[in-house]
Amino acid sequence: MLEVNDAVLHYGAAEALRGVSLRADAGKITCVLGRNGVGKTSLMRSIVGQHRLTSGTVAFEGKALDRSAAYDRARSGISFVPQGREIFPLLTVQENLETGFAPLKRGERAVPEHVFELFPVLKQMLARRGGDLSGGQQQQLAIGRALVMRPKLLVLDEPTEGIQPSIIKDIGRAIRYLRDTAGIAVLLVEQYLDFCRELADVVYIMDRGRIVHTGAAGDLDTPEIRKLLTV
Ligand SMILES: Nc1ncnc2c1ncn2[C@@H]1O[C@H](COP(=O)(O)OP(=O)(O)OP(=O)(O)O)[C@@H](O)[C@H]1O
Repeated sequence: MLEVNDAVLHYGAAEALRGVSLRADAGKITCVLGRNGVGKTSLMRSIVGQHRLTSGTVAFEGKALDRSAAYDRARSGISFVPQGREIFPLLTVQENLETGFAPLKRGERAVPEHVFELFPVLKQMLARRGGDLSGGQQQQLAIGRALVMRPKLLVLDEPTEGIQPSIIKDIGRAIRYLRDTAGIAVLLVEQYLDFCRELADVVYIMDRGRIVHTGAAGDLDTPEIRKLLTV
């Protein structure tokens, strides 16, 4: 479904991605792990169209995306839940969800019922301002908003960061549901190894702008891998 091939990205003279290749398939959870600053966010932002690669390709459902803007990528079915959530603090929960309507045709502009089934708290808080929600509730709102776009590929950048354990469980359950019932391709960036191990079908580990390990989630418990993930 998503194929990244030999992606190189520069910020001025600094090379953030040094030839990264990965794929994410429908009905699978693909996890990218790595320490701070190894290039995970740069990779995700390149996939969703917020950064332009220096070289290399991103293809989605067999079509090259390299020339398409973030808006067009959203229309083709790629939704992004950014690190730090980026919800609108002064808009209500309902209005935040409706910002997800932008890439949809008029007839499709409704919040899918599974958003409220996965995150019932959003239904209870529809009239509250986004900024009044707890961090965990804001994360659920950010995922809900991404689902409003009816994605085929959902890209999540560190959804567990700063979130309490009970909400991490709800988010994990939601991600599994999206894989198993909705058949979505989920691409997940994490630093939290256990969350990734419980969920992922395929794991990539990054270090200094490169993929240094690819494998199944069950293979992560080796000293070499622990070393790659500890500061
Ligand atoms: N806009 C930018 N301009 C210049 N350098 C940047 C920019 N964004 C990131 N970098 C640098 O690129 C490298 C990769 O950063 P990136 O945010 O992709 O890593 P990360 O693995 O997602 O880290 P984190 O877990 O902290 O988000 C880092 O050295 C970072 O300082």
